[in-house]
Amino acid sequence: MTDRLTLIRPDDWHIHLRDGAALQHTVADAARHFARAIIMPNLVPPVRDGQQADAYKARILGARPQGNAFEPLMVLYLTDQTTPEIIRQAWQQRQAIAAKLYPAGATTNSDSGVTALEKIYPALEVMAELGMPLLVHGEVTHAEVDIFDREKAFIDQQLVALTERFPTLKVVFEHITTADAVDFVRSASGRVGATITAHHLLYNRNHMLVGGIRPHFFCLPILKRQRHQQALGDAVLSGSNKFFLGTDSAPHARHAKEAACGCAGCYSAHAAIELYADAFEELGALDRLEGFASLHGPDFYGLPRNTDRITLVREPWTVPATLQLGEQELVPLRAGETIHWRVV
Ligand SMILES: NC(=O)N[C@@H](CC(=O)O)C(=O)O
Ligand SMILES: [Zn+2]
Ligand SMILES: [Zn+2]
Repeated sequence: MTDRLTLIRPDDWHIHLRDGAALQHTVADAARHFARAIIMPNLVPPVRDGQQADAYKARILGARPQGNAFEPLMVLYLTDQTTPEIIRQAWQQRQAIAAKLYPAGATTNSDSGVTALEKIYPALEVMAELGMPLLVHGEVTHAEVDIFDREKAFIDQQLVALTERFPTLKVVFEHITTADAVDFVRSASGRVGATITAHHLLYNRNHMLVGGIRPHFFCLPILKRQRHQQALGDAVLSGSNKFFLGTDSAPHARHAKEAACGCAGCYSAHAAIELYADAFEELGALDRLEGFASLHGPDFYGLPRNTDRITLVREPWTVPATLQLGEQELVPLRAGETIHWRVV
């Protein structure tokens, strides 16, 4: 049994840091072991252009612990009004390295999202030309589509056509949750990759719904049945470089989740790489962790791999029941329970 694991320092290719007082906590957690992170732009109002991305980046850097070299990688939020000029300028000024598609109404803070893909075709044209990746929250929003089927419906109704129409566009299918998404990514071109969260590897919908409803497991895309969880496990076990680490750590205050209408999002930044180590160990895939966490992401984005390393040891510890989120508190993933790995 391996008790010690050394990896090239990992990056998080999908995280929500929020803004304001929350940053002191979310940035410290993200910066603890990750060298870089893709910062999701779904603030209210969202990060829509290079200038707003710059300003947000400065606030994140202002919250970065002394002596830490964590690098936030900024992303534009696509709306029906995003012009090719906005894209080109943010890319050329190095204010953003990707742009995010939220179908309007699909998830937390997506009200300003895209109402029909055709509206952003001119922006996508330019992104394909520049080599700027499109990051996708891949769920349809039609009321008649069952919430458990929304990812598959997005593939069938939108993503297949999108990748055919823009064959040179780099696409990251974010936080995939189904066997259908794994199959799609596997059979797509090398320009299509996907992030997988720790919670979708560790849990399925039974964890959320059997024996009582557990709001801290509620996120979007929603946890699926075990068969799909296993397909995600198979994807990482395969070692394919199309799959890489994106926590989708998405903090919401405790009162906003433990409510009659609770928010979607799981907080995992307090122990992200440790949770992945637990997940990979359960899969018998610890030897695949470094590729997934530290190599495939930078390779996909065309960024240099990190050069320093982190070491994890098998040393069980208990996650606190609550953590601070600015002035509020949140309940992190695995609260009050054991994680088996620790970073030394
Ligand atoms: N994943 C979630 O359930 N929530 C995210 C939004 C997102 O990534 O879809 C959030 O911002 O809270
Ligand atoms: Zn999302
Ligand atoms: Zn997210």
